[in-house]
Amino acid sequence: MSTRQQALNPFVMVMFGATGDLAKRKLYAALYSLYRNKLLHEKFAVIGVGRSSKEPDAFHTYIRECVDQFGRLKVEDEHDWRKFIEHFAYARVDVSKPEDYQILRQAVESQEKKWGIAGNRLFYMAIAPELFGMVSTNLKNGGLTQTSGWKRLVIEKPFGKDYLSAKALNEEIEQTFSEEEIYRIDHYLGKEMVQNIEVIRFANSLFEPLWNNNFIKNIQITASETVGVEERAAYYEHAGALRDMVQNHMLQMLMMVCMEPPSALNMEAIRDEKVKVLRSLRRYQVEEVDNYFVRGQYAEGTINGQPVPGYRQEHNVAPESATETFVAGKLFIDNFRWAGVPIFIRTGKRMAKKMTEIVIEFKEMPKYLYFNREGNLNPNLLVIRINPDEGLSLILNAKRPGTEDDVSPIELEFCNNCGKESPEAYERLFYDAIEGDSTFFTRWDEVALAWKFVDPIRQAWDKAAADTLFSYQAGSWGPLEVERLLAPHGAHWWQVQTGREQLNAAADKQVKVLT
Ligand SMILES: NC(=O)C1=CN([C@@H]2O[C@H](COP(=O)(O)OP(=O)(O)OC[C@H]3O[C@@H](n4cnc5c(N)ncnc54)[C@H](OP(=O)(O)O)[C@@H]3O)[C@@H](O)[C@H]2O)C=CC1
Ligand SMILES: O=C1O[C@H](COP(=O)(O)O)[C@@H](O)[C@H](O)[C@H]1O
Repeated sequence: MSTRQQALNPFVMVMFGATGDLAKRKLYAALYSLYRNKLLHEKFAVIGVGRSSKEPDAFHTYIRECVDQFGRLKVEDEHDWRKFIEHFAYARVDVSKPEDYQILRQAVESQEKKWGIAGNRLFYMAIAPELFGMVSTNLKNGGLTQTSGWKRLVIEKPFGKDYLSAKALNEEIEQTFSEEEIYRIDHYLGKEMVQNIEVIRFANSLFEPLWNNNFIKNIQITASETVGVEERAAYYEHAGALRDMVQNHMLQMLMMVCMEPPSALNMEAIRDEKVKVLRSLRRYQVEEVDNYFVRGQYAEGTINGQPVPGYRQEHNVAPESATETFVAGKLFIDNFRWAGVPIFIRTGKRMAKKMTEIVIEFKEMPKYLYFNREGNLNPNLLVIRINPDEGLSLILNAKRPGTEDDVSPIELEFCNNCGKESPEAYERLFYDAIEGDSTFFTRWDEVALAWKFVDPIRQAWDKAAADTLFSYQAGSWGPLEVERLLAPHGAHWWQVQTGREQLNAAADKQVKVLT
């Protein structure tokens, strides 16, 4: 990890899935932001791949529309835009046809010649996961991986659908790319505040001595969304929230919060520490899953004042679908640091609020000398806000002005994205892949252990009775059943309203801690 400056590496990127949804919403916008911030080498080319036919001008117009609609940075200078877009070419290739790879090879060689790029090739798979293995093999057979520079494979999620399929996929792509050349994307690792977790932990002497089971009562990780399944039912019906969010993003956040300090800030040292967390993560037997996990599915309700349908009424969803759109779990890391500390996670679609955040709840004082108006004392909380608000809140207790012992919570708040937008996750991840830094990509052993944790949960639910799938109203915080995970630990979910939110709402200017 270092300060970002113009990339040292010229490259040709082959973007499989150039006409797809991910490219449209994220990838072109991220490349344009990198270009605008002068973070790309001036010698670069992107070859979009799809089956549809696209003339160069039409492809360029399409990219412009994507950037206009989804870009963090909009086009301000037409001359500059033209300089950017001339780096983009399109190749009509059916990835299932080995002969088409010769078209692609010619396109790559022609761009290398045009821009004077000596062979660095980045293959980005923004295509359906079923195609990952085949494309990797065809790249090798088609001679595209024989290059005088480096070759790298950036691979989207999901990486397999369980441990065995992930292992088979990994073995297949390792025929062509070594582990060091494989960049498995988890876009949460590209988020500014996820990357900040390490800094907050390891650059502040305040936290590290407290970061263990002597002082922390529980940890809560929430990734809630207000959107529903949208147009992705074909994928989501098979994935569900467990595979879609828990196996990857939720466990990645857990690793970042719970890892030991790395011996150095390099990619292997950091990933070594992350993977140790998964090794210590308690795995549940199929029969005990219900004691630790709750799943739910959204029913119709209201989001932002608008009525929305239930999951089973969504386009392409089976009317009796048992796919979970919500998961909550109680996890334990059985090592010296974390023994006995429950880690509560929850994620779901069509929930009350779009919010990704981590709350660290500290243990109570050994004896209360001060009390709040309710006769209690609020615990200290550290809230790491990841999305859409980025920042940090530390909730302490202090006396109200003018009183002697009337104690109430106060908030020390830091906002990371007030007044300036943070780079999108894909900007950072592109840049890192181009520069050969895989710190914030997932290593195979992480992926394997994450599946080994998730597989028994999936198996339990695949054979469970329908009444273990709890319905929740769209616009709520998920099924009430979840409380049984927390209650035995004297815990409940914290939703800490920031002082800033309260000011925006022109509400009481005292900070409130809401449950
Ligand atoms: N969309 C999202 O928000 C997210 C997506 N992802 C992952 O990104 C990947 C892509 O997803 P998404 O963009 O939504 O998928 P889409 O279905 O929208 O796009 C698929 C793309 O693959 C191309 N394609 C399909 N078959 C072939 C073929 N035989 N030969 C050449 N190209 C082909 C399509 O091109 P054409 O139709 O022109 O053939 C299209 O460009 C998936 O792995 C997904 O899980 C991950 C996180 C979020
Ligand atoms: O990977 C995925 O993440 C998104 C949520 O990402 P965020 O950056 O908006 O928090 C989720 O909607 C999608 O289902 C999942 O595949």
